[in-house]
Amino acid sequence: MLNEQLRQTIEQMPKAELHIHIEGSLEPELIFALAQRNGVSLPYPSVEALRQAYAFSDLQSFLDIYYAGASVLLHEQDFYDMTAAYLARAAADNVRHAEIFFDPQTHTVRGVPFETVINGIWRACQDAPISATLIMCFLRHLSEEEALATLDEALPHRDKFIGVGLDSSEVGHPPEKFARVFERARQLGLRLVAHAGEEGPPSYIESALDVLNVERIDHGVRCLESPELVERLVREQMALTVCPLSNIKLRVFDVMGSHNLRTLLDKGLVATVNSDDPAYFGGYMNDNFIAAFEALPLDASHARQLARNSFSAAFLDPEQKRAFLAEVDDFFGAR
Ligand SMILES: Nc1ncnc2[nH]cnc12
Ligand SMILES: [Zn+2]
Repeated sequence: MLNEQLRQTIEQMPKAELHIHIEGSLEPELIFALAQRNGVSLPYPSVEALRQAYAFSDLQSFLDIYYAGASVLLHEQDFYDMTAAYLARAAADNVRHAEIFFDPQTHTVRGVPFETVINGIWRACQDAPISATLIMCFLRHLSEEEALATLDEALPHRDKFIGVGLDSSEVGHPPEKFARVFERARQLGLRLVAHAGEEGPPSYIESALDVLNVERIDHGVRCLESPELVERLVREQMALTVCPLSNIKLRVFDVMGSHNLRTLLDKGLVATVNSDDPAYFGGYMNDNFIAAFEALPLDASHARQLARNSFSAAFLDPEQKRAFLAEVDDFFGAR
């Protein structure tokens, strides 16, 4: 069990969340409320029955249910309400800054206009109690042409998002498939990230770096299978946005006790802790920290490192970054 002092430290320390899919924050209660508000029928009789379906065997089994859950989102206010709920929950966990993924293609393929999606999410970020920015993800099971068309559609809203990412089914959809769209995004001055090494091999992490020129790796936990890659990630201080509860729920690791978070830190990798899809995986930021710290040999020095890493790896301007890092150091210095 986690001692009370360490639990409080984790809960109260300032932190940034860098890997959260906003559609993955949609709680079953809100799915049902939105279904009712929008006259959408769901294939589950109750909130409890839906929650019971959250037993996943791998990434794809999760994605099937995650895309089904998102089908209740139709109007700008729905996207606003979902995002506002996440931001309030994150603030309660002392998240000071969040870089939020959204998946426009999940909605545009259903006929929801791009602007409905981004305006709702963005407006909630403007009204948020914390700092929040947006990263638009391309669905890697769709084609690069569709990703390019999505980037074109996003251009009138260029001021509302800071970067692009790559998510959905990893294996069989390597980073190379999206070389042109990431090059285009880079030329537009967007920040670049991609999911790699969650279920896919270390070579996907290498091509995310070499072909897509990403600045952070989402997940990346399979990097330990390649000592050369680890050496490179350490040398380049390339951040990994690790999601402990997600990795257990999607069976990347059998149990939290065998998660490699401590090893990543010991090797000098810039690991961070994040929630990924908190409504589906059993917890928000502090739940992720607590689950990892309960199961692994991690102490207050690791908590401090993880809090610092979260701000070091954030896409903040240097002044904001310095201020957040000073806040972390003050918090730990006073303890
Ligand atoms: N963990 C994850 N991996 C890939 N795509 C996702 N979309 C939402 N969560 C995801
Ligand atoms: Zn993710």
